[in-house]
This record gives sequence, C-alpha cells and structure tokens, in this order.
Amino acid sequence: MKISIFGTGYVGLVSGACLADVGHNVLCMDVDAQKIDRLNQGELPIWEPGLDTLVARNVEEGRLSFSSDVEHAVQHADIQFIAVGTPPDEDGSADLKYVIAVAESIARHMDRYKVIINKSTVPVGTADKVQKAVEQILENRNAKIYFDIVSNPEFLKEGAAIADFLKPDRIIVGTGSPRAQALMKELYEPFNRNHERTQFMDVRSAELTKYAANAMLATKISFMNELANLAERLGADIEEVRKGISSDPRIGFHFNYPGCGYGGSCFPKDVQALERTAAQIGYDAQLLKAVEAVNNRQKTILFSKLAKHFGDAPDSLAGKTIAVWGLAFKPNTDDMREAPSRVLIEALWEAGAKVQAFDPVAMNEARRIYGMRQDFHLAEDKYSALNYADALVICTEWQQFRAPDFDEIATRMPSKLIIDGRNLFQPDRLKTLGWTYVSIGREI
Ligand SMILES: NC(=O)c1ccc[n+]([C@@H]2O[C@H](COP(=O)([O-])OP(=O)(O)OC[C@H]3O[C@@H](n4cnc5c(N)ncnc54)[C@H](O)[C@@H]3O)[C@@H](O)[C@H]2O)c1
Ligand SMILES: O=c1ccn([C@@H]2O[C@H](COP(=O)(O)OP(=O)(O)O[C@H]3O[C@H](CO)[C@@H](O)[C@H](O)[C@H]3O)[C@@H](O)[C@H]2O)c(=O)[nH]1
Repeated sequence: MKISIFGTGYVGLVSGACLADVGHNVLCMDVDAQKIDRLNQGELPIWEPGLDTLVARNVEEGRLSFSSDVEHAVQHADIQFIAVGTPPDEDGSADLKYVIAVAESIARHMDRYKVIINKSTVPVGTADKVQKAVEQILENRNAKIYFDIVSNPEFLKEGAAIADFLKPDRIIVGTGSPRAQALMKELYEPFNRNHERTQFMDVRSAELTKYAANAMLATKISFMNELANLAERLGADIEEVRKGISSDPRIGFHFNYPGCGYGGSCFPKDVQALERTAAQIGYDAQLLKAVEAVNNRQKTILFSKLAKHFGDAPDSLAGKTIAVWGLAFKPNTDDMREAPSRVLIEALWEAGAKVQAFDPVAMNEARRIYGMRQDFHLAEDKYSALNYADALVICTEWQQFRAPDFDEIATRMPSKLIIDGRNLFQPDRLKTLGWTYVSIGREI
C-alpha cells in the first residue's frame, strides 16, 4: 500500500521505516527541509537502536523516501498519517496547531479520496476539529471529495521503538467508517499474523485510550515514588516493598521502579494535557494533579539529598564539583526532553556548583541544549567524569553504570559519596566498602 506520513520525528520516522519494512511504499514528509536533506544523505536526526539499518535497507530497496514537498506527499498516497508534535500550550493543554496545519495542507492539495489518520497524541475531540478544518478548505475550493478521519494513537517507547512498533501490544483504531476500517485492517495485516492485535472503536474512545495509557503508567511511577519517600522516612526499603507487592499478579513487576521522577516527551505533557481537558469540561481531575505534583517534587530529590549531605546551608554546594552519570531521560535514547538530569544540573548551577557529566549517547544533545559553559564539562567516559569530584549522582540507569569498578571510582573521587537516583547498587555492600551511598526509598 502507498502511505504518506507528515512529520518525520520519532513517531513518523519509526512508523515509516517499520511500515516500509513489511512491504508498504512510504513517503515521509517534513517541513524541516534540513532534516529531510540529512535523511536523504543517509543521516538520522535521532538516535534509536536499530533505526539506522532499518532506514538504510528500506531506502535502498526503494520502499522508503523523504520529501519536504507537501503536494507530492498528498499525491503519493490515499493513506495520509499525521505524526507531528503536540507540545504543551501556555496553559498545559495540547497545542494542535501543527496537526491542523497538516490537515489543511492535505485539504488544499487532495484531488481524490483520502483517509487522514491521526497518530499524534491529541485530546478527545481533535478528530472533529480536523474534520472541520478539512471541510472548510474543501468548501473554499468548491471541491466535493470524500475523506475519512481516523484516530490511530501510537504507543511506542523510545529506546525500544522498533520492537514496539513491529510487535505492538495492541493497535488502536478509532473510526466510524467501514471504508476506512477496511483500509486500516489491510494496512496493519502484516502486524497481526500471530494474533489479532487491532482493536476497532469509536474515534473519541481511541483518542482517550492514548492518554489513559500514559496517565496510568505515570500514576504507577508517582505512586512508587510516593511510597519510596515514605519508606525512607519509616526505615523501610522500597526495593523490598516493590518486590513484595509486585509478586501479586494483579500488581505485577512491570513499571514499578521508584526513581528520580519520570521525564521524556510524553508522560509530563500528556498527564498535564489530560488534566487540562478535564478542567475544560469542568471536572477537577485530582488524581492527575497529584501524579504531576509528586513527579515534579521527585525531580528535585537528587539535589535535596546532595544539599542535605553538604549541610543544607544556602551556599553549601557553592564551589563543589559534582559528577553526573546519565543525561538522557532514560537509557537507550539521546533524548533529554524533561529529563530529571536537567532539573538537577540547573539546580547545581544555581547553587554555584560545577558539573562534570557523562552519558553514553546524549553528549551532543547536552551540548546543543546548554552550549559551552565554564561550569559544565562533558567527560570522555564515565570514569573521567569523576576526577576531583565531590560526589557522583546517577540520573539514568544505562547498562554500563550497573557494575562499575568501585576502586577506580574511589581513586578518582576520594570523597566516596554516591547519590543514586535509580537504585543500581546494594546499600549493604557499598556501606561495607566504606561508601556513603544515598539512594531512593531505602536510606539505611
Ligand atoms: N516520541 C515518542 O516516543 C512518542 C510515542 C508515542 C506518541 N508520540 C506522540 O506523537 C507525536 C509526535 O511526536 P514525536 O516525538 O515524533 O515528535 P518530534 O518532535 O520528534 O517530530 C515532529 C516532526 O513534525 C514536523 N512537523 C511539524 N509541522 C509539520 C507539518 N506541518 N508538516 C510536516 N511535518 C511537520 C517537525 O518538523 C518534526 O520533525 C506527538 O503528539 C507525541 O506526543 C510520541
Ligand atoms: O518503572 C519505571 C518506568 C519508567 N520510569 C521513567 O518513566 C519515564 C518514561 O519511560 P518510558 O515509558 O519507558 O519512555 P517513553 O519513551 O516516554 O514512553 C512512554 O511514552 C510514549 C509516548 O506517549 C508512549 O508511547 C509509551 O507507551 C510510554 O511508555 C522515564 O523517565 C523513565 O525513567 C520510571 O521512573 N520507573
């Protein structure tokens, strides 16, 4: 099938490459001409495991192409995906201007039936807005062309995006049109060989399903972080508690890790947007507000623990050098959007401390965000980040941080102080080795 995808970011590029890989003919379009030029030269704008080879193979075999020409993208296919960003507006609700802009572009250039599929995360009611925007332009053009709007939210995770797309837990399709339903069934047929994963529903339920999933996952994390903060005040160990509750299959072992707060481009903005949707219809979404508030507080916890160690006076961290391991919001990505590391680093600078950081892949991203600064050094490797540091803070649980050489750390950082935002080590073992080890929810 021929497919056009508007927006060649995480979702657009991964979806495009995976849909091409099963045999569809995909054109990825983006208004960012530089991004398209880079892609046409074989360079990827994002770091995602396996994506480079997947893109290269499908480009070479002629199933995947890139363009910044809107008209060409509209003409290319009857199946038109919208996969542009929906960032928070000033009041936290999802800003739909990019989604509507794509819908209008499609309406301006379409000359035959189109199914317009919204893959961006959008509030309930967006499909109606897209429908109206397209109708308005067609009316102005005096064109009578039939089209369908479908909601098909995306559930991939960064760092595991290809596996998530190729083997999805479910494919949610919201439509009231039998014609669109038949096209969507055919489009996703290759992903349903093992068992049927597609769930058809009405458009509004599909739109809400995406927010419900992210809000539920964010709630689990904030709940565990709340419990962790309680555990450390009560002399309990949250890791024991986590395993204790997770063995109940109704609770489960997944996504129960306490830490230094959730980040990324999805949870923070989606919890906030759902809360705004509720407010707009006069409903006070108390649980969502609490999930967000707990997370915002959790993101400051590493700084608080560090400041507490150094005596809590306003200038206690001034002149100190702090090593930071992990800048990305989670492992296997270079994405630093809403990363807990940023809250820590910015607070350290505010307090007059210097930061020496290392991340296996997010160094360029950190350079892009913060530029060159006297108080920010990006180290060659994890051990060099420790030289002359007063403490090490771990923000991201990259594999290579899980079993470090503690002797090497101690040689470079005689203070022997680790603040661990991801509970990577056994507190008893580190204590025996003479370390001051502060982690989440299990102070001993
Ligand atoms: N990143 C994820 O892991 C993820 C997962 C599931 C859902 N989502 C949702 O998917 C949507 C896209 O997220 P993303 O992370 O891929 O965003 P992104 O910022 O990585 O990419 C968006 C792209 O859209 C392009 N764009 C903007 N206006 C355009 C237009 N008029 N025509 C064509 N291209 C245009 C931008 O230039 C950019 O390249 C968001 O709603 C997000 O919440 C993201
Ligand atoms: O037990 C856990 C699990 C995750 N996190 C944190 O939660 C954040 C988000 O992690 P994850 O969900 O793995 O990453 P995303 O790529 O943001 O993916 C989420 O957001 C996407 C965009 O909407 C959805 O498509 C995915 O299904 C959803 O998992 C990260 O900061 C993690 O460190 C924890 O603190 N504890």
